[in-house]
Amino acid sequence: MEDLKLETIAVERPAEGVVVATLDRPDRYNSMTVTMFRELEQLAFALGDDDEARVLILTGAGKAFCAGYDLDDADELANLTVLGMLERQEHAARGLQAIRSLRIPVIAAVNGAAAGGGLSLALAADIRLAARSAKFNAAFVRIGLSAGDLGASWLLPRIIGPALASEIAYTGRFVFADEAERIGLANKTVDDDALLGEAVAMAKLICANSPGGVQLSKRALQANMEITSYAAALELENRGQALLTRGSDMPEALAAFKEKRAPKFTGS
Ligand SMILES: CCCCCCCCCCCCC[C@H](O)CC(=O)SCCNC(=O)CCNC(=O)[C@H](O)C(C)(C)COP(=O)(O)OP(=O)(O)OC[C@H]1O[C@@H](n2cnc3c(N)ncnc32)[C@H](O)[C@@H]1OP(=O)(O)O
Repeated sequence: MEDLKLETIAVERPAEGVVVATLDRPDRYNSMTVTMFRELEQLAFALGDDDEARVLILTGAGKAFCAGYDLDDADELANLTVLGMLERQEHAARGLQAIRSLRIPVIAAVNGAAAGGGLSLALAADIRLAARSAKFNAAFVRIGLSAGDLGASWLLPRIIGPALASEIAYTGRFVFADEAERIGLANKTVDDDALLGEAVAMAKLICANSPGGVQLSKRALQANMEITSYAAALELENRGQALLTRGSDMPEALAAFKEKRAPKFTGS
């Protein structure tokens, strides 16, 4: 990760196993550009190769989390053919998919406005913590686009239910932090100045557990949102558990329990 040089995302490691990626275009409310989409993929590839990375925290610099597509770039889209536009959408979607499919848990520390593609990015995280000043907005319909954008139409109804997802997608209204917590769009709402600390504290709790156990739990929870049958879900779970019992972390956890000490997990 050390040689990862990104233009639109700042990467820090505040604690063992914890990586914080901060969208770093505060003057444009961290709005998304072709470069940012590419760098989300680069970040994901680097994390995939880094066994020391156990949790990713995604947040924004300045007042916003992410304001979605950079509307100042919209003019250049007019010159694209339909296939050229499709390529741009697919390129952007690959960036979001790279983050969502990370084997390690992703916590979105939503520090302000998460609008349009910024909402899609927050939804791609496994956990969302919201600052009191956070506001979520499916801005799409206000600028002539659909909420079928960067995974939002698949994730939103699965997170908050189809009726609320429909209301938020069709009205384009804001969901402020308190409502976000009440409807499950945010796991928890905290004071703005406590947000990153809360995210790092949760990340440390996760890092104290077996990395294999956490990562296969994520794989099962995400896969089972797509698997339609209980039997298929059990099959996937059984394979994960069988795999983990062959590793060294489970015997280490059992020994630590008997010896009344903290386990030392290696992820092997
Ligand atoms: C027309 C777009 C077509 C895109 C087609 C597809 C492109 C192909 C590839 C990309 C695929 C990704 C597609 C993406 O997911 C689609 C979207 O994201 S669509 C939604 C785009 N975003 C928005 O519509 C949100 C617009 N912004 C707002 O609603 C508000 O600014 C806010 C984010 C809710 C914050 O509100 P406030 O707190 O009141 O702040 P201000 O409004 O005063 O803004 C402050 C400051 O930030 C600048 N800014 C805000 N949003 C953007 C933005 N999206 N792009 C660029 N700049 C933005 C704003 O201009 C202010 O700057 P200042 O005027 O102070 O210099």
